[in-house]
Amino acid sequence: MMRQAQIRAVGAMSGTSLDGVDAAVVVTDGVTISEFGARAYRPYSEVESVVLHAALGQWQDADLSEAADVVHRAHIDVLTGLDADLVGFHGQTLAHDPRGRGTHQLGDGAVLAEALGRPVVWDFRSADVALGGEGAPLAPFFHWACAQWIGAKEPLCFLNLGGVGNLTWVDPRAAKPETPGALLAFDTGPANAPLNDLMRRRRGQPYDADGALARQGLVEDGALELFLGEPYFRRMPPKSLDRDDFSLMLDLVHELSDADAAATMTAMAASSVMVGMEHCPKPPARLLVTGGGRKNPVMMDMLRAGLDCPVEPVEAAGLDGDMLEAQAFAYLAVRVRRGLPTSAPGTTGVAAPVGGGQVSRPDAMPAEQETGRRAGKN
Ligand SMILES: Nc1ncnc2c1ncn2[C@@H]1O[C@H](COP(=O)(O)OP(=O)(O)OP(=O)(O)O)[C@@H](O)[C@H]1O
Ligand SMILES: CC(=O)N[C@H]1[C@@H]2OC[C@@H](O2)[C@@H](O)[C@@H]1O[C@H](C)C(=O)O
Repeated sequence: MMRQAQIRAVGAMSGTSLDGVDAAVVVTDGVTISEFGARAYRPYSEVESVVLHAALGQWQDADLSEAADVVHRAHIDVLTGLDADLVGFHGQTLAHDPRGRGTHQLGDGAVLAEALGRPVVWDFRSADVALGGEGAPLAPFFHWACAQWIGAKEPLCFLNLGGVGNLTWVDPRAAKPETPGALLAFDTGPANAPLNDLMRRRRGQPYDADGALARQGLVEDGALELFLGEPYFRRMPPKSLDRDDFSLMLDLVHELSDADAAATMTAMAASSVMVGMEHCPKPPARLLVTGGGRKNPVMMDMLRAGLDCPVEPVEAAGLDGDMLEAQAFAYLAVRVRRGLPTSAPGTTGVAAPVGGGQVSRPDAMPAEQETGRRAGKN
């Protein structure tokens, strides 16, 4: 079989925590990872963060020019310094309602393509939603590639503990990510977003650093039980969430002390993963955790206490837990460029494998030159 040329792509992700933009380079043919490259992070300033928070929940019909400027500026800043031939631009999710109004990632790939002078793949989620899928999570195809990269031989799980949690069960023996049975993925529940909101409101802090507050508190079992009674947890995957779908969590801990509220919300995040793990087709050999929640030892200890498999940060397998989602959108950009699917029935519930994303090129760049600079060398 002819070997496909490798493309040096950079992915950029601004997640639901609204703390900043991660960007990371991956060299890949869209199937196999050949190299991980440079990475960068551009935090949102306090003012930018306020603008983005104010835009949460808004759809494409709203006037969001100020928030769009924030998103564009931050991405141009972080991407300018990274050498790559193709950009994967996720955008800032403001609203996600796949069965209703759709999904909304703020940011225009054409603006970035012009500013960066490079082709930009963006709007990754809407084709999947239009075809009946959840439009999320999309990292699972990359998780399959990561499982190959680390030489996994048995099924394993990846868990992203970002603002929202998402879990991917991967069978690395599958020849392709779109092979039926290769992947099962879904959003587990809220992870850090409601806990961050609690910390901001009650303590004026952005998050519960190292789980220090939760460690001092006691989990309120009644609140935890009410939370786990939510119908979402009984729904079969694939399934996905909006950032604020579980804002009821704040009501459930309303009367608790700050420490007990933090402990209970941390337990809610961990327990929703434990409940979600019951959906795995086979027990995984290990659970590799990515996203900021892996740095919360209280959340990690709760997971370890509740699960039968080893629970480790992805660094234990040589991966980069701060950048995995950004790397995912570099990988997915190359798949879009190659016309390969980016989601499948097992990852988003879409009826058949589908390739999302659209490509914007700088005005001065004809399509055939798109990745010519480097592709010609390989
Ligand atoms: N040292 C730490 N202790 C506790 N929590 C932490 C620590 N570092 C990061 N976090 C948590 O992780 C969050 C950031 O996680 P991450 O960057 O994975 O989110 P995201 O990419 O915005 O989310 P998503 O994957 O949902 O889009 C912070 O807002 C905080 O809640
Ligand atoms: C609609 C949307 O932006 N969803 C995000 C969010 O953040 C985590 C979880 O919810 C996941 O479904 C997804 O992001 C990851 C990167 C994904 O698509 O795989």
